[in-house]
Amino acid sequence: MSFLAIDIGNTRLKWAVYDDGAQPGAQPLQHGAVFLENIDRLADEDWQGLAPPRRMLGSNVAGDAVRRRVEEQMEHWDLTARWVVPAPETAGIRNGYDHPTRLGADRWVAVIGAHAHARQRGFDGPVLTVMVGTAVTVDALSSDAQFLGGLILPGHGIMLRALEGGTAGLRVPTGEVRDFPTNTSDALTTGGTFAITGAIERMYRLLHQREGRAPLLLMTGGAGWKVAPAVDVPHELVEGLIFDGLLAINAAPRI
Ligand SMILES: Nc1ncnc2c1ncn2[C@@H]1O[C@H](COP(=O)(O)OP(=O)(O)O)[C@@H](O)[C@H]1O
Ligand SMILES: CC(C)(COP(=O)(O)O)[C@@H](O)C(=O)NCCC(=O)O
Ligand SMILES: [K+]
Repeated sequence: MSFLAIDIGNTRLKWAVYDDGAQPGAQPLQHGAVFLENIDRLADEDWQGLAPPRRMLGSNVAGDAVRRRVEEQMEHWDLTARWVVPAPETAGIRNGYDHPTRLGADRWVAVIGAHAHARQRGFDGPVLTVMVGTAVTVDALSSDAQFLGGLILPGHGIMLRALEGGTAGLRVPTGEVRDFPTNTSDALTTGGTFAITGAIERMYRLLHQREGRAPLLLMTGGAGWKVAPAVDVPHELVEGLIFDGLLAINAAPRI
């Protein structure tokens, strides 16, 4: 008996299978990732031979058409598709968004996963959740489990494509992160990285000031490992924060 967790972002679908009843932080039995252009082959490829999961829960920010295509891939299992819709309160966390349902499901789930991590290690202060995927999000949770709000900014790829498309002289190879870049490649790479890390550090400072306590900063997402080394405040890279949030919601009394 197993639980299938699915995280559909704007670039890739990530999936993981757990033992029924697994808690946040558990190791998946199996996991994988596919680019969205390949999701119609999940049943025939990645999920071929997978023991039929008993339950599933997903987060999707790629739209209804993508969700339906993924549901088609699960049709051969006797499974009710369940997708997270951000609510005013989930798993003991209150959602401070003006319109709670308009918050990205991935952001809500990641904040819930980050809260579970904090509690598991006995930390009861504020938590800053950073996801570096197609876009970058930086989301603040207060010490008393209120989601205060957060930022959305372009990911590195989108920033570079915008600059390439809007200028004549910025089509250059990827560079390095440098303190004082002296060529176009390094200037672009450092600019993108500092835009992201600068936003993270500013939110960290704001949350610290508001709560009077240093936040726990957890980073996740496909490109988190690229950005983390340049972040100047204490932080941790947690690979499956969304999966941990899905496990927490699945284990909570009701969604
Ligand atoms: N091995 C990799 N495969 C795919 N994307 C990667 C990889 N390593 C880093 N990335 C970066 O991570 C981003 C995708 O991360 P992901 O968390 O899957 O995004 P999303 O949740 O928005 O689909 C891409 O924009 C890419 O720049
Ligand atoms: C901000 C996002 C595009 C991030 O998507 P991702 O980078 O994970 O593909 C997604 O969370 C989203 O569509 N959010 C809805 C708008 C909001 O959160 O306010
Ligand atoms: K994501």
